[in-house]
Amino acid sequence: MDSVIEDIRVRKILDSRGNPTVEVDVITWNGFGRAAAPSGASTGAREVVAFPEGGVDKIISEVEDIISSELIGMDAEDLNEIDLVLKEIDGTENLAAIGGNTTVAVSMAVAKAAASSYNMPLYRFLGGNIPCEIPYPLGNMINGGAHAGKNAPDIQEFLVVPVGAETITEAVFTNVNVHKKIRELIQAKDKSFTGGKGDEGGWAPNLTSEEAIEIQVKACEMVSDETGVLVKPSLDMAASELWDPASEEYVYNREGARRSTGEQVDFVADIIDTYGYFYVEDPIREGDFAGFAELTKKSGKKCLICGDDIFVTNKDILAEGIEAGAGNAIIIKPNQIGTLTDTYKTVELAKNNKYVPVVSHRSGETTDDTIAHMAVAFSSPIIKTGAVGGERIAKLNELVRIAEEMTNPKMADINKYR
Ligand SMILES: C=C(OP(=O)(O)O)C(=O)O
Ligand SMILES: [Mg+2]
Repeated sequence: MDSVIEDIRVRKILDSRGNPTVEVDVITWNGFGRAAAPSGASTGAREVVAFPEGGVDKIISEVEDIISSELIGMDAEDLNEIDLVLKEIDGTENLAAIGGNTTVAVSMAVAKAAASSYNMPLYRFLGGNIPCEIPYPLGNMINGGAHAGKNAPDIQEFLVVPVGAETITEAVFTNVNVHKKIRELIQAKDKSFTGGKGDEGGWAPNLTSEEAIEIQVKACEMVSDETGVLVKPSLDMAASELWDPASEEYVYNREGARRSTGEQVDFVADIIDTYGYFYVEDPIREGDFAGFAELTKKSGKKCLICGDDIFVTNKDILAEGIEAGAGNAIIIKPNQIGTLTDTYKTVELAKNNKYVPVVSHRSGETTDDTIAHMAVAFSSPIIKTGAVGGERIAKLNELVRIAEEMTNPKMADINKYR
């Protein structure tokens, strides 16, 4: 009774790139939930469709009525049932009619409304009383590729993980120390650097990828020495964006390099060995399970090899990857698959097969903090959600609050991955 849905509101709001997205309010007899959908710039080809052609404006006038007429009167606690109804309303395989961003915002708002109906935080409602582990923040330091301007590095994201941090507060402040140090190091190398940033709050410098790697690694070492908290470098190569299907090569325009798949595998394996990388995401293009598996065989014992565009949070595609031995970690982005319950199914499959689930933001975000709760509820040992910027700190600060609320919070056991 407490969680019966009484009303639903859908509105158009801004995301962090200034693009429109949807926000949904769900009102139950005794609760309220609000959630908004993010959006990607370097999207995987097999993600569900974010919005039908025409974008948010195409659906905004009708979708509230359509969804309300089906969901009002249902119990918000029945997350599975609600998500099935949302998929039925859409009626397509890839959520192309009302958009996966619409379904995911409703799905998350319903879960939040159900939690609120029973005066519970979302992470407890979804995860029960057992989860007490806080994920490590994988923070963006330097942005390139599709997330930054023309002269920025070809590699999309230079990230760090404060593996030695003992609390979430220590972890998030260690990441911003590295972020500040990197600015100093960029400025020392390029006097004309204006402090410009990319979509996820990392610096967007006029540097090649190799120069950015050197600065990133140096900053990790300096901050580790200064603070005593060990920080490890990581990357998201977003390799599908580098892949040229015509020549079948990875093209690094900024540095004028081209690499075959074999050369790309060796290049990445070498970076991992030389600099002790903790995590590398999408080192190989989507669709190439064999290339991904080759790198995993070479480097998977010393580094997390994580699939984003290749798996798109889809359990059937992840199952193909598991079969092929492609990767040992998976990015979890709820709007790639369109509902909370389908997101959970992918997390379960990953965990059952020893793939590390990494709950993640998108490059276009809002101040919605749902993924912070999901990461805790799903016992995801790592959360990828930037380091600075209002839409990024919304999640990080929520993790600080969640840890404060727990009687016995512990950081996730990340050392088993290094
Ligand atoms: C967060 C990412 O970018 P986007 O949201 O643009 O896919 C990513 O590639 O991991
Ligand atoms: Mg990625």
